[in-house]
Amino acid sequence: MLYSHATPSDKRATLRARLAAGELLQLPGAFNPLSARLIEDKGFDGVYISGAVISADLGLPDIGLTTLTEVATRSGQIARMTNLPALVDADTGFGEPMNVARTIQTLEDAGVAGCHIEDQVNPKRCGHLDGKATVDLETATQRIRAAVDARRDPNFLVMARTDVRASLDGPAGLATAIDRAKALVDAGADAIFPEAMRDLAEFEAVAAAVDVPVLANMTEFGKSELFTRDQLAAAGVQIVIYPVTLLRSAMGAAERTLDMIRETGTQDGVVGEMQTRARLYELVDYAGYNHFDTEIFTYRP
Ligand SMILES: C[C@](O)(C(=O)O)[C@H](CC(=O)O)C(=O)O
Repeated sequence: MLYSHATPSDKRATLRARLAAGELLQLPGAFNPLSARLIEDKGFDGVYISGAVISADLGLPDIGLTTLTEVATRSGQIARMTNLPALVDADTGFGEPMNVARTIQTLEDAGVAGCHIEDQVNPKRCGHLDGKATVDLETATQRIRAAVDARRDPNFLVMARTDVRASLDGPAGLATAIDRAKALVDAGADAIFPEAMRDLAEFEAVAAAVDVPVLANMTEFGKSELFTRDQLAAAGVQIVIYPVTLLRSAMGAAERTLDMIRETGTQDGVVGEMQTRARLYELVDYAGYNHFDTEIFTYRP
């Protein structure tokens, strides 16, 4: 039964309780509401809503061109179609600390369970690219304080992301990231997202330095190696996101299908790899509607 019954506050409370119990939670990125249904059906712990994916979906680079309204609308569409908690990428918070406050309340209203705010300057860039700049520590902590003060549901998870690691090579980069992480926790952050960690030891060092959950970004083709759930759990990580993984997989499959139609004149050779009509209908579950019912549909709760 996929039809969504959990309320936003239920989802936030569940997320909080599972993190407090020390569990490791895996959140694949949902590129649309339907993929969130699939993530839930496969038994994952939550869904991630990626800024890179929302931007790419609109054909835009991930440099903060999307507006709060666009991000909140898409997040709401995804969050309401699943019983799982959804965590959304709020980039730099869409402006000054005052804007961050409004961002938090708008995302709460969209029904998500939490979000992360990062310390990059505007325009921001993908965390795994070189040449990023970050704001000073005072500005970074102000963003988090504004976020924490603005939330109305105390269970809404405010995560602080720091991007300092990618801009500083060597041990100095890690040390600066750890100092920032501690200051962001002091400012009220409920979790830390240390972006672009190079290896497991770096995740371990951050997790040991703070007493809140640490998030690992397992994005492909980036600066971090792809570690397993068990490796990350052993390093003390509690939230693992796979932000662009499903979009990349789906687009990879779409390219192969388009090539096949161009080359052979039909998609027949790839039908075996496609999601079937019956499986699609299973995921598109709403109010007990049965697509294969031959009777005219009347509402049957
Ligand atoms: C996590 C991230 O911010 C996202 O938008 O999903 C990106 C992911 C990516 O571009 O691979 C990031 O900056 O890491």
